[in-house]
Amino acid sequence: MPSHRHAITISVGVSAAASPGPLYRHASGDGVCCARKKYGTKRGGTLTEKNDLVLELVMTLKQKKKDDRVILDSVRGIAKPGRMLAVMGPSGSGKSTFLHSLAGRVKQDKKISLSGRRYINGTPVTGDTQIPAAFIEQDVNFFPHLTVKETLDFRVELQMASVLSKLERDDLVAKLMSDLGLTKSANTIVGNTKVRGLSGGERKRLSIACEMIGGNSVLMLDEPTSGLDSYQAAQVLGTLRNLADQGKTVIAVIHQPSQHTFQLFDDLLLLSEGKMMYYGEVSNVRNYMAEIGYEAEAEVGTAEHILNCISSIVGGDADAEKASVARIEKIAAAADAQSRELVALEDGEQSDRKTKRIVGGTRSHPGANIMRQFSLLLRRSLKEIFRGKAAIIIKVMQQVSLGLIYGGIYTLGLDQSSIMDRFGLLSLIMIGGTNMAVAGTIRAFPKEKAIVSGEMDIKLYRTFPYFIAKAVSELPLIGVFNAIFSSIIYPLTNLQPGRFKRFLAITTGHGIASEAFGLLIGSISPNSDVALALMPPIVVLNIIFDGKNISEENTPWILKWVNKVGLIRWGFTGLALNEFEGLEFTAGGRRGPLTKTGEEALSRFGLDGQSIENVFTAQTKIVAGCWLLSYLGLSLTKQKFEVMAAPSKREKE
Ligand SMILES: Nc1ncnc2c1ncn2[C@@H]1O[C@H](COP(=O)(O)OP(=O)(O)OP(=O)(O)O)[C@@H](O)[C@H]1O
Repeated sequence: MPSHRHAITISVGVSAAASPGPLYRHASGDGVCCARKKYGTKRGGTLTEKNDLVLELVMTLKQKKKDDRVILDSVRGIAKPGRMLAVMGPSGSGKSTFLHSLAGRVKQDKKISLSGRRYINGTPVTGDTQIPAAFIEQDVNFFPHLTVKETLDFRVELQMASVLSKLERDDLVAKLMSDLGLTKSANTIVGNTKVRGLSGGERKRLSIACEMIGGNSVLMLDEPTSGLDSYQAAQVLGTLRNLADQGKTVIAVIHQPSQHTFQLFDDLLLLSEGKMMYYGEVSNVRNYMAEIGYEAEAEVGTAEHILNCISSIVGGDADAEKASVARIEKIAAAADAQSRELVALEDGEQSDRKTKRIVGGTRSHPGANIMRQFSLLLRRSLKEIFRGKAAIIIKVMQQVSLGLIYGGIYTLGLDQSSIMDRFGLLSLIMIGGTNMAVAGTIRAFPKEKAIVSGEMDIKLYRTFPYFIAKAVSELPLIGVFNAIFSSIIYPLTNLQPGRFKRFLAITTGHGIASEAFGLLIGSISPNSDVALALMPPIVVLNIIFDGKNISEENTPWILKWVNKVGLIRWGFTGLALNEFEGLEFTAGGRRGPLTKTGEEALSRFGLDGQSIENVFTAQTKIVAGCWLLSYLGLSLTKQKFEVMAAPSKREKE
């Protein structure tokens, strides 16, 4: 595994309030910051100035029409190789924002402005550049039907194919599984809330393994123990401890750790209401708090005590609330004084360093070529689809029951009343097929989109091969489901003999077009709620313009285009042509003008000028249009991150 050791010195957050200066180093010039010298180092690697990663960050949330609200204010610290830094604080104190700002992963938002400085090994990291770190979000989703090994193989193939041989890649996967304690679960599927698979802790460890493939020496984790029981939390943190002992730099946002897990950390950055409350060694925080007047009772654990000290009391007793505000201010002032022991680098030295900018921690392009990306993505998608047995069984049952319902109700003869029945049945087949295909895709795709967006963010692959692989992988099951439905409904309803193959081709084309349509809605929608909300009006429009509910002449001009791209309309036209051409009707069954042939019936619905070829062409165009727009939708809705501006003069004062 390629590895570059990065010591990280973090000096985070300077608000509009006073700040000691842009960069910090160790007063004696020995590469060890004052805080660390004062509190000593027990574990892990050494910090040299060369290896410093210094971060200085100012994040201001600008709320329009309101005063600026400072989310992070004068927060600094140092993260070092071989050590684990805990970022702790009450809920809403800014822990997650801190970690995302540090990593360069604050989501773009017009209402906020982000400014500050980050340095890696003394070199400034600018703009929206992400620090070369493995970043593990709180909730990581995986393709649930892939095993641990398959998940890692997929990532390693994509990321390392150009730099490692097959043997080396296999070794890397084996090492990752061993380092993260996943070897025993290598062939277990990952699972999710619905599909039984890995435990929560194992899933967290898998997400760490995935992010470590590139050999990043820095790990940033947003609440790696959230949702885990104490045993699993201890296992995850134990794994991180091992990684730190191997020389990694670990920074983790952590909530109320037990005494045991708290002691696994070396350093601590405490935050409250966006302000720094303590930065230093975990082993000294208890004494430190006592020194500034907040001694813990013997029976109270350190983590519990410090969180009590820095939590404000809101509501209820006004005196208690006031006292808690004063207490937090006092602790913040002491932390500020403590951090001032860090000495600002000379201006000249800074400008020298600015000449070497870090241009990006993540690769600017994927490791595998586009064909390899496509074949890996296709294989993954097919595995995921065909292993989802429960979903397949449900869909087969849906097709069978729908076929039986139609077959049980319609028995088509050749009298006059059968003309309306035929049109009705064919229209219903199209409406039902559209609804099922679109709804199925809409429900499933946003979840997948969340996974692939993350993968595309780290440039694992490009949108184009993903998209083509996704679309192609859906085709076999569309064909199978449609064949099941068609072979039930066709004989049961007495549709015209000898036309089954074309019926199958038209309904399959319609199924593919409907899936493509669902994919489009899913791609442009931020989540499945929006996608599901968009579906009814769009499907209703399709039904209105299905070719028999409103005539072309009476269609409002603004909606004439819907008529041309109407999914249901083209499917219905195709089925009607296929069914009616060549039929001859008898006189009985209904009063009114006699319709003798299928061609006459088609003409009554304005379908006489159409051909099956037109239908296939229109379906192909709809599919191509939807795929293209979905591709654009996916490309354009990619997550963008806030650019970190340099602190303003006011902020630097
Ligand atoms: N982009 C943003 N827009 C508006 N408010 C924001 C934004 N980012 C962060 N905040 C606010 O900043 C504060 C800190 O949020 P953050 O999620 O960092 O806290 P936290 O300490 O991680 O909380 P928790 O432990 O509950 O997850 C919150 O009040 C949050 O609403």
